[in-house]
Amino acid sequence: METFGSRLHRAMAERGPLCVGIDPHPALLARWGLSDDLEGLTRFSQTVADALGDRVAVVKPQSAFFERFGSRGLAVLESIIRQLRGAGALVLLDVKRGDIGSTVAAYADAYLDPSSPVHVDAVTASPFLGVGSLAPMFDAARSHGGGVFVLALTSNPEGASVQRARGADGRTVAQTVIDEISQLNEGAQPLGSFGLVVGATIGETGHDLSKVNGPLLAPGLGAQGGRAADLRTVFGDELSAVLPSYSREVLGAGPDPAALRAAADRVLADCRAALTAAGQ
Ligand SMILES: O=c1ccn([C@@H]2O[C@H](COP(=O)(O)O)[C@@H](O)[C@H]2O)c(=O)[nH]1
Repeated sequence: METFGSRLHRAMAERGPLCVGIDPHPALLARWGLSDDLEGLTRFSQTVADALGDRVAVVKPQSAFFERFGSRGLAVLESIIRQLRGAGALVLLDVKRGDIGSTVAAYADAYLDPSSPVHVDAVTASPFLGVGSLAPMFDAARSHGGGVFVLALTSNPEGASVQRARGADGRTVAQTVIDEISQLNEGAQPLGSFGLVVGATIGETGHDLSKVNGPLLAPGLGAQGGRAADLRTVFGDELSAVLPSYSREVLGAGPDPAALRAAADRVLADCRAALTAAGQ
């Protein structure tokens, strides 16, 4: 079975290094002339999936905006996931799950087992209970060709006080996460299936990302103030597996599908220029 890392590597080569989020904020629904209800959620998500599912490498639905509408919102999410995967996009569900291992096993069943209605290509996970507690997700990802992106250095300003705290061995919490994920990816070709989330807003990381050998998801671009050019500052020489991620910056161009596509093309060109200018 082809690994997630391999599938992602190919998708980024064929479609370009870009992830677009589906974040149906109430303010965006209003801006699109849609109601803040199930119908608005459905039309918004379908419009984005129709416009971008066949051209963007990775689409990242933000689960929270679907969960707002309860079980009917989750049904919309399931249908959008099917549509996006059918159009050839890899679906990264942003759910940031984490718990004790026995519960993480249930999350792994939910998101990474192909028999689940909410099965996706990859999920985001929180390491706050220890990277080791996520082992059932890593095992499921290996068994089913899925991926897991673990939070390391997040794009929000509040993250630093926890992520940059130092443990007894002098390493920061984030570096410990980075090192443990790097071990999981050791020897993987062409790219490991275990990724890290490193915000595009954080400036020089001061962390060693050189051994990760897995994808580096970079949210925080656009609406949170990060610019494509910042990717070079944040990631230094480790640009080859950076996956820039935009939500509101692209979504704000809708609801016209052509305008959504143009916005995605524009940010992809900006990111390519930033990544290429550094010799990639
Ligand atoms: O460090 C992180 C981790 C995840 N996110 C998520 O990405 C999008 C960002 O949306 P924008 O509209 O592009 O700001 C959103 O779903 C966040 O929950 C993040 O921003 N930072």
